[in-house]
Amino acid sequence: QRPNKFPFGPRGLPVIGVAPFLGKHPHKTYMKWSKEYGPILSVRLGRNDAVILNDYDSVQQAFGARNTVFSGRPPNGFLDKLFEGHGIVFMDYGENWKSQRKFGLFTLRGLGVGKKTMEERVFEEVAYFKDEIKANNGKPFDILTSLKKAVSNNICSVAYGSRFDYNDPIFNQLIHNLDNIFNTPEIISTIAFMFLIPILRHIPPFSSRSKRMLGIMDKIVGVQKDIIKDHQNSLDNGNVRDFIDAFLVEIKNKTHSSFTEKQLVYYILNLFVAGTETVTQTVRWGLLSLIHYPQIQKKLYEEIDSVLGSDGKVTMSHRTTMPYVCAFVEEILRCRPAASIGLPHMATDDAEVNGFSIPKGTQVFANIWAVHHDENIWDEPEKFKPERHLDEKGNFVMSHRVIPFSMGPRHCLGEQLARMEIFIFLVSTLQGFEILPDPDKSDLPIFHDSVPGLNVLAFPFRLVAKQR
Ligand code: HEM
Repeated sequence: QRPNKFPFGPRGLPVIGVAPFLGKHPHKTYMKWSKEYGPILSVRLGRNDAVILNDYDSVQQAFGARNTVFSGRPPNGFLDKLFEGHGIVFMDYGENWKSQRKFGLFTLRGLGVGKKTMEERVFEEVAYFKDEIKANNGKPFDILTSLKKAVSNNICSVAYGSRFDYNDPIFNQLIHNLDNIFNTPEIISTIAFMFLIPILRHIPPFSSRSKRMLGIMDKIVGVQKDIIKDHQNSLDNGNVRDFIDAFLVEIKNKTHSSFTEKQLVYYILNLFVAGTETVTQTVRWGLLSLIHYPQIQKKLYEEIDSVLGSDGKVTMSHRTTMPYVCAFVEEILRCRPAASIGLPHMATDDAEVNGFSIPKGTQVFANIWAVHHDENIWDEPEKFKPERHLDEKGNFVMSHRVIPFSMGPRHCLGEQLARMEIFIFLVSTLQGFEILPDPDKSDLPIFHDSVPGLNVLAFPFRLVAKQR
């Protein structure tokens, strides 16, 4: 039963709701519908109603600081099968989630995230990454795999206590499996639909793809289990080496019933997947933008060279002296937010947003894409313009309306790490290389469209990294 003041929106067809009308990019379709029905839009996803928040004010009201009524996660048959009801990302709001989240933040910080220790690790990883780039000798190549390995190693060093060699067979298997999900267009586009309408996983062609995905996930989970077993065999309570050790100590000390071995498996799986794909895709969009906008690349070099020279070591403190780089990063995050509609939230009680009633149990999404492309806020939102984040004196102005990590109690757990990685990776790479288009192609790679689905992924492309 919908209350009187329930938001308006299209209902679609019986059983499947609006599924056939979502198009290649559901976030763009929601944005289009919101112009007709209003920024707080309701749609029928399968047999359930969902509310989509399409402007900053409604997202801020619903998810903003201290408001926990929308911090739930809805039950989702597809995701429950994938993560067996464990991990932090899809855990419902409550005491278990609170203790897992607190542990996660505390442990990441203890392991150096947000501090110099982590900066050092990221910096070291970039050095390996740059060697990989150099090995292409200025020839056109696809940077995706090397970049993914490098980014992934940052989370590996925190979660597993060490980085992998780029030729390590286990590591290559992990990366290959991730690619089989995130870089296989037919899988990534069907995930979007199963994520929104879980019942579809029983219907062809979704059923076979869901099965394939579960098989890949099993392999990734198997690797996590092996790594955990090694840690159990060498655990020393007095010398916590990494995230896994810290978690094993919590299990041993029985601090909270939510600390179990199965929870550990899926927690580190969540960190590994969430921490690898999003940052990789963001940096990749950044490099792709440079191919399209050489004048932006030139400005970036000028600033980086004037602050660091050709071999100075970048740290996060350089952000204050590199306003143009900061504006560039902010514009990548605005223009190509890796998670276009974030993750599903759920009302844990009857609630209101801007006068609309949202009953307990309703799924609620923040359409981050729509917030970042709102014409009422952004001048020519489709255009890539780092300058929009600078004031008239050239100072960087961070906008609270750029929300790639979502907002409120459930916002991204890895935001600090992600920001550090993106900044250090881009600055260090540009210090060493000029990014150019593939000379064998007559057209530039696509920048103004993305692979169908909810993750904003660039289509495959090759680039030339010319040593500076
Ligand atoms: C550019 C990089 C990233 C982007 C754009 C991003 C974006 C997001 C978004 C939109 C959410 C959903 C928040 C919500 O439910 O409202 C999220 C959640 C999450 N992210 Fe990230 N993320 C990034 C990097 C990372 C990294 C590096 C990690 C790993 C340390 C990470 C771990 C997580 C976790 C564990 C959650 C679930 C939090 C919870 O449910 O309490 N993310 N992220």
